[in-house]
Amino acid sequence: MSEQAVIRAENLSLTFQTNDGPVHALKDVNLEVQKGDFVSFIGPSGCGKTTFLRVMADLEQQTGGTITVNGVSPEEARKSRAYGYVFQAAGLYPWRTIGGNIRLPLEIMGYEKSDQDARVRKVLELVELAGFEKKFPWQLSGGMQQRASIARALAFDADLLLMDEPFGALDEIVRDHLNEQLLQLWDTTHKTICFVTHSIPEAVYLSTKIVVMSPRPGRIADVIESTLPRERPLEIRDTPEFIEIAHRVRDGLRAGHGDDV
Ligand SMILES: Nc1ncnc2c1ncn2[C@@H]1O[C@H](COP(=O)(O)OP(=O)(O)OP(=O)(O)O)[C@@H](O)[C@H]1O
Repeated sequence: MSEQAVIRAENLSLTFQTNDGPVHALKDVNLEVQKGDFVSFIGPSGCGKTTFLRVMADLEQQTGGTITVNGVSPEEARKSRAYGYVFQAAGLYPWRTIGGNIRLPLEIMGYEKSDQDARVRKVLELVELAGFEKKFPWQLSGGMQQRASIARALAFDADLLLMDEPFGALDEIVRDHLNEQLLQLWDTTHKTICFVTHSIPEAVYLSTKIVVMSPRPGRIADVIESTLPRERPLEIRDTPEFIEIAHRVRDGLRAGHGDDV
């Protein structure tokens, strides 16, 4: 295993103790994510995708095995602001403007006011929301709100972005557009991205590496290294190479889940 891994999980397990008995959310998961990777996690509902991301973010603690983020524990990584986290719902505070929402973590972290202003401006440009700083969340479309929440996660310049199904609730056209924008952003900022999705095309379009997970207990069924070029117009989805990778993901999902995918 290489020294520079951003995420390194070894025999990672997490069992939740519930009133109905133990739930094995993750079992013996081994994975390395390298700097600059765009890794998608795909698998049926309940296979542990969110749990895995939450362990990386120090929002859950594993019950077995080890995990490091930038070579240190998730707790140390969180304290050194190693990652930005984007949730399923945009989660913007309705009483704060878009700028105010992006500014909030910077205020909590004690950034200087002038630094806050510069960072808010920069990330709004990155997600193509320049000029929307003074609007309130309800004045923006769902896609724009999700972009604002990505801007918030980018504001303190973490090298790692953890994204939990950020575009799941959006219609397909908006989602296509945001996928394109996210790829451009990844390309220009050289971030490492861990991205949870239910969509095979989304996983194949975005990723350098696709992690196929299977449930009960949550395990990794397959890890697919993408052979697609870094430059990816949306039309790439019609190419034989893309379709072949999508087939392999589907096969991995089937193998891990019997017939009910
Ligand atoms: N806090 C918790 N307490 C008990 N069980 C939990 C808890 N969080 C998750 N689980 C269980 O762990 C398993 C994995 O859940 P997780 O949310 O990680 O799955 P997922 O793959 O992200 O699902 P989805 O695609 O539906 O979001 C599920 O069986 C879930 O019910």
